[in-house]
Amino acid sequence: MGGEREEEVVAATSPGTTGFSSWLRARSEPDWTAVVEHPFTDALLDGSMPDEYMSSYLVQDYQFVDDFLALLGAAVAKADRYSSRLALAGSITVVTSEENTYFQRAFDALGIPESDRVDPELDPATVVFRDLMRDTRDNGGYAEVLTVLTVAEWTYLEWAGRAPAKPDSFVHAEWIALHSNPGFQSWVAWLRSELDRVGEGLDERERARCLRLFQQATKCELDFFTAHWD
Ligand SMILES: Cc1ncc(CO)c(N)n1
Repeated sequence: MGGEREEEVVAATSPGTTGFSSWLRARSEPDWTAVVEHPFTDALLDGSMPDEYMSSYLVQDYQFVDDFLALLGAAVAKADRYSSRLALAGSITVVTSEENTYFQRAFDALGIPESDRVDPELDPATVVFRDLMRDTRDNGGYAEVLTVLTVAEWTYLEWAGRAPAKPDSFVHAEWIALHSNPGFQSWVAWLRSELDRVGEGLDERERARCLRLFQQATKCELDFFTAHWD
């Protein structure tokens, strides 16, 4: 989810390699690298993605985004300070504006019927991810919500920024651009520094709970791509 985000996100110091977010990521290998180097993302970046695969992915991802938006709302509610709520609310604006219009234009271009936009049959991978987000939203604290948001956004920043991309179709090119533009980069930097900050106040058990969630969400990302590839 990207866009003109710099103004909205409260200035974040660049996260380093020693904070909680890096600690979580290092313990989520080999799945983390399998996500950001997934063959689905290779095909997107090199312009060889078949429409059929992109269509089924985007239909499922639109349902993912619904629960992701609800999770962002939970983050606004659970955040421990006003400046954090402001940063989170800025990202909600991107999801509800340029990302949503991208989906509508892509669905039109791909000829996706109304029923698949509104109420598609969900893949098992979509259901598992949705359940993880709903459980985190309903039962998690701010650190847990941030953990799931960070996995979703940071993995996307990493695959989308991995190689120069110039696919012909706007459906592919804009999906990459939404997840690699400077606004999106600063949003992910903010999420990571926020998770680093909140992580410092957690005890051992809470940190372990976030680690489990980080690993589960990373596996969800992996299975989500694979559902539209293998
Ligand atoms: C499955 C999935 N994960 C992450 C993102 C980026 O927010 C997305 N659009 N879809």
